[in-house]
Amino acid sequence: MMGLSAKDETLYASLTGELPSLLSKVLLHSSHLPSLPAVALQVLEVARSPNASLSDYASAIEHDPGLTARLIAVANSVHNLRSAHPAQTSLEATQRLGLDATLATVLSFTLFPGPHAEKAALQTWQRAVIAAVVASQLAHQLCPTQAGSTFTLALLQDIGILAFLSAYPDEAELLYADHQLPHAQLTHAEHDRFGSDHTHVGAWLAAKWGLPDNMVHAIYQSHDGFFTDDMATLCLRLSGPMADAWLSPEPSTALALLLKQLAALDTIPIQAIEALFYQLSQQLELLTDILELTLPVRVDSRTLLADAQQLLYQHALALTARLDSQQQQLSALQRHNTALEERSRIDPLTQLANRAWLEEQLRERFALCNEHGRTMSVVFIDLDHFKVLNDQYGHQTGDVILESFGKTLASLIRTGDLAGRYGGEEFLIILPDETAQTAQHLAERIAQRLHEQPIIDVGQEAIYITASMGIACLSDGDFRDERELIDAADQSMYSIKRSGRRGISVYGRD
Ligand SMILES: Nc1nc2c(ncn2[C@@H]2O[C@H](COP(=O)(O)OP(=O)(O)OP(=O)(O)O)[C@@H](O)[C@H]2O)c(=O)[nH]1
Repeated sequence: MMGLSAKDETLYASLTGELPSLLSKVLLHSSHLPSLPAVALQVLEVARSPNASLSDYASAIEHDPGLTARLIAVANSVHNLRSAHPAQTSLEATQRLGLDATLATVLSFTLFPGPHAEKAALQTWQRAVIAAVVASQLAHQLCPTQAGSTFTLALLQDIGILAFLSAYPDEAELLYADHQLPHAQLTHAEHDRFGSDHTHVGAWLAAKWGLPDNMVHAIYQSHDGFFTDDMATLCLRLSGPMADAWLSPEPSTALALLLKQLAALDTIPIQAIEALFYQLSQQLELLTDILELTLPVRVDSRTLLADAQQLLYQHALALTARLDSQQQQLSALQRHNTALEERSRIDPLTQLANRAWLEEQLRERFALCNEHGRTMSVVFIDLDHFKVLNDQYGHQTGDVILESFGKTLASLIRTGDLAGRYGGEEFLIILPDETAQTAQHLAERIAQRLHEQPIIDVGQEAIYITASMGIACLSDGDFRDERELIDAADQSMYSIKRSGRRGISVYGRD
């Protein structure tokens, strides 16, 4: 919402300035704009005087005998149910009602349409009356001293609709008669059609009449969200949606939705809502009687609240079930992801680490060693004469040999070491924190195993293989990156190849 006050302008002028120029022209030239009769203006004048007393109100009202009679009826019927002595004069009525409610009742009789008004105006008034009762009932529990003023404000919060109805009778009647449109969305539709909404126009109208600034502000902000610490403001902002729920074709569903929003806020105790609902229908019947309105739906408030709570409960159950199944789906997805991730690190033939994973691990390990002054060694293994094996026994048997060699390596390394297939018939083992000597011991164990045990049997024939192995230890050279360390091990391995294969060479030593 826009800010209301402008330093050098009156509130009315600044609100007029904020209206789109076409709309303000139409509003200002509308001859049917809701206006207040002399007696209501007089009452307003009294309300604005800082020293106004109840008897000032009473004497202003007494100028209109019809109004006086209705005010007394309201005071006796609505706000003093338990009183043994009914009000008989306008002073007694104003005493019973309080200043704000008196003002509201006067305004309601003078401002809002009678029973023969157009449909949209009647609906607006009906909603306003329900909202006013909701607001004051809630306020009685949450902020009792402001019950009267919230009643008044809730009653006036939609006066902007009356202004639109008078400025654009046909278009507005059509818009407001659209039952599909929830009240909360009216403001958007109004912006689309008229360039402003009924909270702004309502505040403007209230300022035009000369209502106190705080009331003008409250009308302007009456449709803002429920996030407020001020209880009176919350009562007002809640009153409209409560009235909508009450008037909705499916009141319990609408109320359940509202209760859910309130539960999330945690500012209004649910007991306050319960108490409100137990009194609401009784209060409403009396007030609608006085104001010659008919309640559109006869709602049993106890059943309504119970239904709404049941719906909420069912909703919570359904939500829990949905959450459970989502959790299950999430776990399955996580398992699937982990499997995929693992698969992306593993060489499918040998079940050892693949080249990408070897290189990533080596990079990380290299950085770690540099940072913390630690060491590591790598063993580069190239199987000898693999082409001959392929040629002799076939490519498939070559695969089985590679697979078997993978198992051999996996069985010989220790936890924390990482063995992988670097390419074709080349393998690499990373040995964190190990010296070249320890790496050499491992290479020797591999060579010994290959010497002692056939790598596979083809029929009756036991096939043995040999390997050329090169070792490089980080501490034995001035390696700038992990690539140089692998190259060093590779070079050592090649020195073995050149000298006839089957053997171990350590970088920097041999
Ligand atoms: N069966 C099989 N063979 C492979 C695979 N990857 C690479 N090879 C074969 O491994 C052989 C490697 O040949 P070379 O690089 O000449 O090496 P070599 O025959 O082992 O000879 P030296 O390394 O010099 O001892 C080639 O014939 C490749 O086709 C594989 O996944 N499966």
